[in-house]
Amino acid sequence: MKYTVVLPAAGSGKRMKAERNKLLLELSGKPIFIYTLEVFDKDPHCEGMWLAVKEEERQLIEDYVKRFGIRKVKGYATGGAERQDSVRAGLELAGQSEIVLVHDAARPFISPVVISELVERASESGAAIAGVPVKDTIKKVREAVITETVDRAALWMIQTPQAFRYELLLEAAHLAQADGFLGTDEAMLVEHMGHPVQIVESTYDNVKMTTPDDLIYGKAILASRLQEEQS
Ligand SMILES: Nc1ccn([C@@H]2O[C@H](COP(=O)(O)OP(=O)(O)OP(=O)(O)O)[C@@H](O)[C@H]2O)c(=O)n1
Ligand SMILES: C[C@](O)(CO)[C@H](O)COP(=O)(O)O
Repeated sequence: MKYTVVLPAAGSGKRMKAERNKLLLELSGKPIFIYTLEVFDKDPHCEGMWLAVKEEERQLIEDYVKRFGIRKVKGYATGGAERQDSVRAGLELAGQSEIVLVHDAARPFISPVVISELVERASESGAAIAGVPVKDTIKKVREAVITETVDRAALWMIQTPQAFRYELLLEAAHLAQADGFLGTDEAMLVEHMGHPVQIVESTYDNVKMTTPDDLIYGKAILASRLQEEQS
């Protein structure tokens, strides 16, 4: 089934502590966000991508998109103060499609198999998001003292892509804006409407490039994938 993608790329990358937008940092000579766009650009089911970017970075990002031959970027929205604002701006620019995915431009290692499963599940249920089961023991802490060990059997680490029927997500985004409701992912906005959201098991290497150590992990993933391709 065909789908479109909105990619928030207008963050400040504070936790990366880099001199520039972390998405522009290079792994093996290619900016992080280009790896992300390439996955969707190669997918025949992807009908188009819309990026939410900082106005002052738009030309630079457009130049990279052209230089690396990305064909399916259809437009650029101006990002907002919060990730949620950037996603809403991208959604409104992208316009109607049956299924829309929201994917962090900072997650370059998304699997095409997971994308396909998300699109299928969202077309059936309206909402499906990527995640992986928690592997560590999770505890609640107050003032450096453990207050509770949480039963991890029901805990998942949530990622993107997050896939939705377009009208559902747009309605959720507008309701959240009207209610002053702030969510850290799109699923929270749909949950806020009381609509069920399904989980699709993703891969642990679908990591969000957030802190400097993630760059090290990212380089290791790239090296591993290159070795697989050559073997
Ligand atoms: N106002 C914002 C904040 C984030 N993002 C995007 O949302 C994705 C996930 O956000 P995150 O990893 O938190 O990026 P930053 O907000 O840039 O990181 P930090 O919190 O460390 O500043 C990134 O691709 C980022 O560019 C965005 O488009 N608009
Ligand atoms: C959407 C997300 O990637 C799901 O894990 C995450 O919530 C983004 O959080 P961030 O602080 O905006 O990176």
